[in-house]
Amino acid sequence: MEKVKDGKNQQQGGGLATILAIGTANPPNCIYQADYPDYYFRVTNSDHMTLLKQKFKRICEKSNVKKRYFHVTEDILKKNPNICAYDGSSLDSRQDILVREVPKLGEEAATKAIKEWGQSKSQITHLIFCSLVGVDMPGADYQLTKMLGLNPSVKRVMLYFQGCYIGATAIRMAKDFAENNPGARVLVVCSDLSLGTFRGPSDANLGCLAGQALFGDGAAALIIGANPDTTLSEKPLFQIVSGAQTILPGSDSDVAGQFREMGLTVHLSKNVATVVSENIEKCLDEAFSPFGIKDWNSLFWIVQPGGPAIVNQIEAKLGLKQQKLSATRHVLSEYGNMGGVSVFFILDEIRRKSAEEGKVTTGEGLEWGVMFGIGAGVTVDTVVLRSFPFPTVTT
Ligand SMILES: CC(=O)CC(=O)SCCNC(=O)CCNC(=O)[C@H](O)C(C)(C)COP(=O)(O)OP(=O)(O)OC[C@H]1O[C@@H](n2cnc3c(N)ncnc32)[C@H](O)[C@@H]1OP(=O)(O)O
Repeated sequence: MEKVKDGKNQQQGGGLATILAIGTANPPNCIYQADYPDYYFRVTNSDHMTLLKQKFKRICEKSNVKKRYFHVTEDILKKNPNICAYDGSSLDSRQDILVREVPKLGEEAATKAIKEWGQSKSQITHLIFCSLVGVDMPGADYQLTKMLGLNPSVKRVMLYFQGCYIGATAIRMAKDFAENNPGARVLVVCSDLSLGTFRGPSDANLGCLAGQALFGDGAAALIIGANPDTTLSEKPLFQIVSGAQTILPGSDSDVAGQFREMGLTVHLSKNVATVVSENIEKCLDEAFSPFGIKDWNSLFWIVQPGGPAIVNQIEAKLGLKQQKLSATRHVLSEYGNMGGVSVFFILDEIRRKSAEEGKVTTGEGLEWGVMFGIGAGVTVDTVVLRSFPFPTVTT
C-alpha cells in the first residue's frame, strides 16, 4: 500500500489527490420493492413458477431495498421477450440498449459533477470510465468524451466488466493520475444498468434470483485532482490518502459472472457475506496501521452495499455502532445495489448529510474514513479517506 506523504507529494512537489466534486444520476423509471415480485414475474412470463415467486418475495422483503430505478420499462421488456427468458439468446438486444444508454446516464452524472466543480471542462486532463456492461469499440469513454465536448486529447481509460469493487478501484487509479501529473484533473465516471444482468427466474440459479432483487441502475461522477486551487473556488471534499486491493482467500467463485449469448449471468453464493466479514478486519489493519488507527468506530464508513447480509455482517464482526453504516444502508434502500456506482452515491450522501446536520467536517464530523469496494473474485478495494473541515474553502 502506498504510504501517506504527510500532505506533500515529494516527487511532484504537490499534495495528495482530492475529490473536488460529485454528481449522480438515475433513470426516471422507479419501481417500489413491494411491487417488484409481481412486476418481475409478470414481465418475465413466469407467474406459473409459484414456489419461486414466493421465494423471490421473501428475498425482496429481506433485501432492505425500498425502491430502485431502471432504464428498461415494461414496454421495452415486452418488445424484447428474449431478455425476459432466463437463458434467451439476447446479447444483441441488450447491447443495442446498453451501448447507447450507459454513456448517456454517465453524461448526466458527469455534467452535474462538472457544474459543482465550477471550472472549465477544458481543464479535464484524464477520464476513467467504468461500466460492467455495454462493451463496444470505441467504448463509453470515447462516447462520453464526444458528448461532453472534452478535449480530444484527454487521456482515457475504459474499465469494462469488473466487479462491484470498481468504483473504489477507479478512485485508486485517479489518485495515481492526479499525484503524478502536475495540474491533472481526472473525471471519473461509473455508469451501470441492471439490464446487463436482468433475466427471468430459474431454479438452477438462485443466486441470480437474489441479484434480481438487489440490482438497480445509476451513474455517478467525481472530479479528482491534487492541490485544489481555492482561488478558482475549487472545494476539496475528501482527500484520498491510500488505496489497496486484495483477493479474499477461499472466495473463488463466490461472486462470478459469465458472459455468453444470453448476456451476463451473475452467480452469487450464500457465502459472500461471511467471507467478506471474516476478512474485513485484516484489510482495515493493513490500511490504517500506518496512521496508528485501530478504533473502527472513529471512522466514517462507505461500504459497497452488495446486499443487507454483507452490511449487517461487517457491522457485527467489527462491533460498529449502528449509525456507522447508515449512509450505506440509505443508498441500498433508496437505489438498490448499483454496482461500482454505489460507493460514490454513499460519499455524496455523507457530505450532504454532514453539511445539513452542521457537522464540522465533510465526513460526519470525523477526520478519517474508509471506503470498501467489494465484488467479483471476491475482490476488495480499500480506500483511506480524510475529510475536510466546513467550509471546505478558505479565501
Ligand atoms: C457483481 C459484483 O461484483 C458485486 C456485488 O455486489 S454482487 C452482490 C453481492 N450480494 C450478495 O451476495 C447478496 C448477499 N445476500 C444478502 O444480502 C441476503 O442474503 C439476501 C437479501 C439475498 C437475503 O436476505 P437474508 O436475510 O439472508 O434472508 P434468508 O432468509 O437467508 O434468504 C431468503 C431466501 O433467499 C435464499 N438465498 C439468499 N441468498 C441466496 C444465494 N446467494 N443463493 C441462493 N439462495 C439464496 C435463501 O436460501 C432463502 O430462501 P428460503 O426463503 O426459501 O429459505
